[in-house]
Amino acid sequence: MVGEILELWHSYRVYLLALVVIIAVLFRRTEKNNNQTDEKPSVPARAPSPATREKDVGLKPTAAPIPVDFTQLYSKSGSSTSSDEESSTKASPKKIRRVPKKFTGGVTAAIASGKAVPTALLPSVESKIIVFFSTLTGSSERYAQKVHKRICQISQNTVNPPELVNLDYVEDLDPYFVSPKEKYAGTIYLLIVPSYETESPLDFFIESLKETYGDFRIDSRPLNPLAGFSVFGLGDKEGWPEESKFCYQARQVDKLLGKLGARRVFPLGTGCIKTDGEANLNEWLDHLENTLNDPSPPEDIDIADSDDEEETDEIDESVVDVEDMGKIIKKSKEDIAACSPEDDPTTTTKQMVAKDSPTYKSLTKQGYTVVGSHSGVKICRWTKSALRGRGSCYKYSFYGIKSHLCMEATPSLSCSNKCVFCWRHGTNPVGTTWRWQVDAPDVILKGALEGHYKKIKQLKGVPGVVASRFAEAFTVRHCALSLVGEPIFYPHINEFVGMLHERHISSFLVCNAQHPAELAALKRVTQLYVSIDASNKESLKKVDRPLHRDFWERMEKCLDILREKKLQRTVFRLTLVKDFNIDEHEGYADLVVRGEPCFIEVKGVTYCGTSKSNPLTMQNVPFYEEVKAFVENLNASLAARGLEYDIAAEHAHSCCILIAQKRFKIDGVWHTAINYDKFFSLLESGDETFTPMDYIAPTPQWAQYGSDEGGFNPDDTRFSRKKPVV
Ligand SMILES: Cc1cc2nc3c(=O)[nH]c(=O)nc-3n(C[C@H](O)[C@H](O)[C@H](O)COP(=O)(O)O)c2cc1C
Ligand code: SF4
Repeated sequence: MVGEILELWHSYRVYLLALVVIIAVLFRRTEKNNNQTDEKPSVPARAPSPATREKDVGLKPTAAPIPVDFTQLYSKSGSSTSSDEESSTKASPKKIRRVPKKFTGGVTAAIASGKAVPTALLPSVESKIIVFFSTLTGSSERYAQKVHKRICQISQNTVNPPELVNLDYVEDLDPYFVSPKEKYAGTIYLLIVPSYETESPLDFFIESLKETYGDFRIDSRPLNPLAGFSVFGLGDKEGWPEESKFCYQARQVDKLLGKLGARRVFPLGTGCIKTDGEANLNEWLDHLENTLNDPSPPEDIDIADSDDEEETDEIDESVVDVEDMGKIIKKSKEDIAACSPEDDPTTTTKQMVAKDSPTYKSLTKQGYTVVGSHSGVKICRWTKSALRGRGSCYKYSFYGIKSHLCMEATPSLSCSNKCVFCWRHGTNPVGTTWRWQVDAPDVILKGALEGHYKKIKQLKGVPGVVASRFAEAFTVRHCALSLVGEPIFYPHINEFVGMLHERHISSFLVCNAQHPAELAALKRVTQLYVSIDASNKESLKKVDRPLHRDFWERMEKCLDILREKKLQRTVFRLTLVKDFNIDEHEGYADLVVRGEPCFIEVKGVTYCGTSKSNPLTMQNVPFYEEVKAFVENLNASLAARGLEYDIAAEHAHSCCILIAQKRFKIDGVWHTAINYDKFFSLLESGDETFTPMDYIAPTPQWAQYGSDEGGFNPDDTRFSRKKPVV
């Protein structure tokens, strides 16, 4: 019996054991399924643990962050569908992060896997190719031409042949480097760039790339739609032998393009202009050609972990908690700054125009005296003319400024525009913020006066110079802060103007309506100008080629600020350019409503040569009759808006006409001129409430609009370059 029971127990034990095993297996399966269902929408297969994430982006653990949908605020990268978006919003919040990766091979993992990059984006001889270059002294341009020629030979894209583009003259970098998706998806960018330890046009390009990388309104990988890029740097190994200095800017460009999501078609090439430049370029081109001929991903890709945050991985999601946003922005700024130490040996701030820079040479060749590292002074042609008794400029006719007592200067040779009519011919530094060393205002004033007087001295031998005027010219009475560049860009402009006034030198300051904060902070000047080069957004972009993305809003703000500056003598300066802005009298009248300037100076553009940066020709220069027609139309448009303005004075000789508020016409006589002694005595009285009406003087009869003299002082002798026809 016992034996039977034991036998039964043994067989049941087997069944029981089998049952337990089956239950255990089923239970584990159910549990696994449950886990997968919970986590699938929010945790990608390769997502790191929360701790790793926090370490990666430098975040501290946060308690149950609140999901915030930024999809309405920031453009999304990638191609997630709306259902993806919905599920990610509902699921646990995800963080935007940049994951460190280092690519030492020729192509990225994305291309290698063949998954992330659509075939259309694979770089090949069929891709559209753009060869960009930047140059100061021309060698990078020569190299770029060579690259372009070779690319033209190998390109099989007959619809879009390879292009050669000078980065320094690109009016708007955004379509190429912020939103290439629109026009340049599938394009390969090849960049040939020099390196300068001093300021060069490339600095602005690099600043723009950094700005894009740090701008959280812009997709974190805006260059992803490109087929790829490659950079070749030119430098000088003899002059800059240290590894950190040789071709350092090419390295910066290479790295920034990678950070912005562009894929490297071929690694960075470098060459020394004095030794191996040509050979290295040829070798780089050979390899590049091979790569383009064989767009299939190579086998031996070496992707190493590193702290080089060059690429982001696929985790680039739209939901991030607000608290982390600030940290992420801070991190991004650190990333940008991190571009410097190893890549930028110029740890000290650069000079805007260093003495040994090609820009300095170019400016001095054009007749500028560069003062300190960012200011300039130049004798204007009217100063020479007045010294010879041949007439002063329109400022004498309108405001009583004697040209031989006037110094034209600027404390900032840099500007935030690239106007089509600019005299600087693209040689000057540009920028949206001040990023250079700053010279003291007293040093600038002393240097400017010295430079001015030195040039005056050189005129003593010029035939016809009037002795009395020559002697007077050594006491400057007026300073036109309008030479080139943007004077209010200089951080100590108020102190500088104060120093002019201490010496009883009047200040006429012209700004380009792009720096509202600086304009608001500007203290009293004798006459404050705002250049309004067009009356609507599209036209302003065409004429001024502004660097600020919000250039129009900036201009509008400046007009509002000007309207509030009731104690200042304010002027709109309009430069008329045929085929650009000469038909815009209605639009300009609207801007006058907004800015309420005391005066409107209208001037035909001065032709200063056609060049790569200045596309204007003589055809764009209006005749005096055309300027008159514009002014009369504008005057009628102002009257139609109920504004109290009228045409006051003219200087036909320089194609310039003045419209003034009617309050400056007292007892039938225009009072557009300035009583300078009165201005200084009011300034020194400490009365801060005096108005433009308190220092006016009558406009001479010969300067009034419609006078026989057309604004030319009858005491001077009219001189024409044209020889009389015999
Ligand atoms: C003022 C000055 C500064 C320079 N700084 C550097 C430098 O920091 N690193 C470098 O590799 N080459 C430097 N160079 C060499 C230039 O990069 C080289 O001459 C290049 O070919 C110039 O190109 P570009 O003619 O297209 O302007 C400098 C040259 C000059 C005149
Ligand atoms: S605002 Fe003046 S200095 Fe600046 S680009 Fe225009 S014309 Fe030249």
